[in-house]
Amino acid sequence: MRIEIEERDGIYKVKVNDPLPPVDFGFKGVKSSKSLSDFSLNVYEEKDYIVIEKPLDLREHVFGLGEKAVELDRRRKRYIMWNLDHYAYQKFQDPLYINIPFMITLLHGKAMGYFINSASKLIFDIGFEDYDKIKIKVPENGLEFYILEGPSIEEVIERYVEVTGKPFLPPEWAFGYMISRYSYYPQDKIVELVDLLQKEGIKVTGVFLDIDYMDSFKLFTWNKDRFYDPKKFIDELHSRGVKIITIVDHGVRADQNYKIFLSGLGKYCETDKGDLFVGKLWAGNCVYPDFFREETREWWSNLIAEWLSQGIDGIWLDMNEPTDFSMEYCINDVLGKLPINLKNLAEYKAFPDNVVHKLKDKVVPHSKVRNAYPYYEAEATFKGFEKAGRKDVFILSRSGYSGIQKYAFVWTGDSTPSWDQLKLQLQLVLGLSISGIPYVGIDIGGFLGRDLKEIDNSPEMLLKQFQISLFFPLFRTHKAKDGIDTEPIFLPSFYKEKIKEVINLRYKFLPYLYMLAVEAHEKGHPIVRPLFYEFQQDEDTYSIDDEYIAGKYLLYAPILQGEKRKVYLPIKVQWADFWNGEEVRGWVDSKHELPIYVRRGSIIPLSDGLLVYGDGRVVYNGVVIQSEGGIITFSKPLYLESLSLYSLQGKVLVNGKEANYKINGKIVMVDIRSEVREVKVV
Ligand SMILES: OC[C@H]1O[C@H](O[C@H]2[C@H](O)[C@@H](O)[C@@H](O[C@H]3[C@H](O)[C@@H](O)[C@@H](O)O[C@@H]3CO)O[C@@H]2CO)[C@H](O)[C@@H](O)[C@@H]1O
Repeated sequence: MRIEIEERDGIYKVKVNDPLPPVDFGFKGVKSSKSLSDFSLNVYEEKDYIVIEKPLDLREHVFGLGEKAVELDRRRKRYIMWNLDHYAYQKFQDPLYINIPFMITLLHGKAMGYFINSASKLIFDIGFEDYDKIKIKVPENGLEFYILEGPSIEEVIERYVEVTGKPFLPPEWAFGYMISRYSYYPQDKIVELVDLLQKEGIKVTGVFLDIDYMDSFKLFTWNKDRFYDPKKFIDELHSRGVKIITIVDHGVRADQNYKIFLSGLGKYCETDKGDLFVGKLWAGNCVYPDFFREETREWWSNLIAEWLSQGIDGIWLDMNEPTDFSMEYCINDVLGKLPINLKNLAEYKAFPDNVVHKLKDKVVPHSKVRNAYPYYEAEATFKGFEKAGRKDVFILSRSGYSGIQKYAFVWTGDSTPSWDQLKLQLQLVLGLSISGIPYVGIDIGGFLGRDLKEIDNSPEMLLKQFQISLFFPLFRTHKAKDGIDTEPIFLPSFYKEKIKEVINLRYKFLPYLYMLAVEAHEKGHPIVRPLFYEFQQDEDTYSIDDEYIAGKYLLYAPILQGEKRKVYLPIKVQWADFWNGEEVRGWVDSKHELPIYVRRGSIIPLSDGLLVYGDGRVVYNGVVIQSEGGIITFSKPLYLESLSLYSLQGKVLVNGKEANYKINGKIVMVDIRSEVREVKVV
């Protein structure tokens, strides 16, 4: 076995034998004098695997790996990295849609990262088979992996995105309240629905169109009965300030009369015999673009650009694990004749073993690169936006691989609205965030309709789902055909008002969320963070995964059941209750149904000025902050790390002296780190 190590700024790239990485991230370093033993790593070959082994200390914690339906601390389990369409997944089921081969270890407050650039069916065994070992089994002969120094979790993530790419910067509207359903139609009813919501004072920034907008599920077509005049429809929504996002799956209907199918011939996935692989998806017999090939991505990006040119604003990439229904259909044929009901056939929705791809002119089996399919699909889609001359890019992807953060938002797939899953949804979102994907969300409402017994489609459950999502980067309702309507106007007035309150609060914080998106884009930092991300010296935070911090400054502890809860506020810093300004820290009882706490030393941009408990007047740590005509005054000097202002232009003077600040869109970020008496914008 041959091992070479290159390094650059705390990043070590290890090459084992002759790897063909699924994605060439282009990282270059200089030859390193370090050896694997310097990192306590042992790499060896075992049957069909290369194994990376490292000791697991009793006090060591492990985070990351993407979408895993367990606690955030990944210890004592074994994980399979294999993107699957796991409809109606439950806690502990593995794998799900997004597997990210990047883990962060934390021992005695010091973090290290490991990124294995392999899109095959890896196994991460975290102290399960061997109590005191982490074993990563890679079913390949050659391998590229990275060791990422900390010592903070934040620095590990910064190094991870240094390798795999910084997140893109989405438009502001992507953080608003967006609505979706499988499926909204016809076009006039959608406009009517938006009007009903907006008449009630509920602002919607986007509408998603699910597969029924298409003609016989053929990509890039309209069903003319349902959308008799797409241009009129697009114009009507745009005139209401609402964007349109259409679903685009990867299955192209195999049909001699369908020009897009014909235009893609030679660019689709093939079998190892060189035949076109024809599978099954919504449109019946389908072929799938081989996104690993550059010419396929080029072709796809042109299709996307042309589709966008009608005025479409966003693309929703679904089924891109990639999923194919042919094996499931065969199995269902057999099982349908038996008196048993096997609910989960996720495994059989993958491509069959004989599918191959062309990667850098080499023919590679699907199984060796599967997980990177959504990455390349998203890359090509992103390029379509660029070709269409779009500055605002919005892509939502169900699946992903390392690097997906450069192109897309992701969400947690077909979830179940059940009491068990509320916490799970939080864990999934935080798990993805800490795996380098800042733009994450859930189907608010839970996707599933009425076909499972654990489902609770009550307004109370819907409200809880809205509440947990308050600061999630993606804030979108979505529902299966047979579920309740999730738009609050259809609820009893008590719930309608409660949900309106959450939506309005979301808009109030939107400038702050956008500021965090800028931070994500510039540095790779997650938007919503587990507590231990910010307080990694505080071991009490390691197992808390029902609270989160949005950015550095807002701690949120959604109430998952009932009306009250205990909240942990890391004791190293001072917190103020957002609702009453009361100073709190440590374990406290929640006092409001949306328990939000603000960290000392912060002022947060809100839609109506800066962080406000009242209008233009902030009471913070007993200091009254007034904001009027571009002058912010403090009744007593107050220590501030930074100050974020919204929609202001001009020079910023802090205590009379020009301050360091950055303007990004509407946000002015002022670096302060001192006691402040007055801030003036001149
Ligand atoms: O575009 C429509 C929705 O597509 C996604 O959800 C679908 C999921 O990906 C499929 O696997 C499928 O699930 C069926 C399952 O395979 C089968 O064994 C049986 O249990 O019936 C299931 C339901 O038909 O259907 C899902 C849609 O119902 C996507 O995740 C959704 O967001 C889209 O709305």
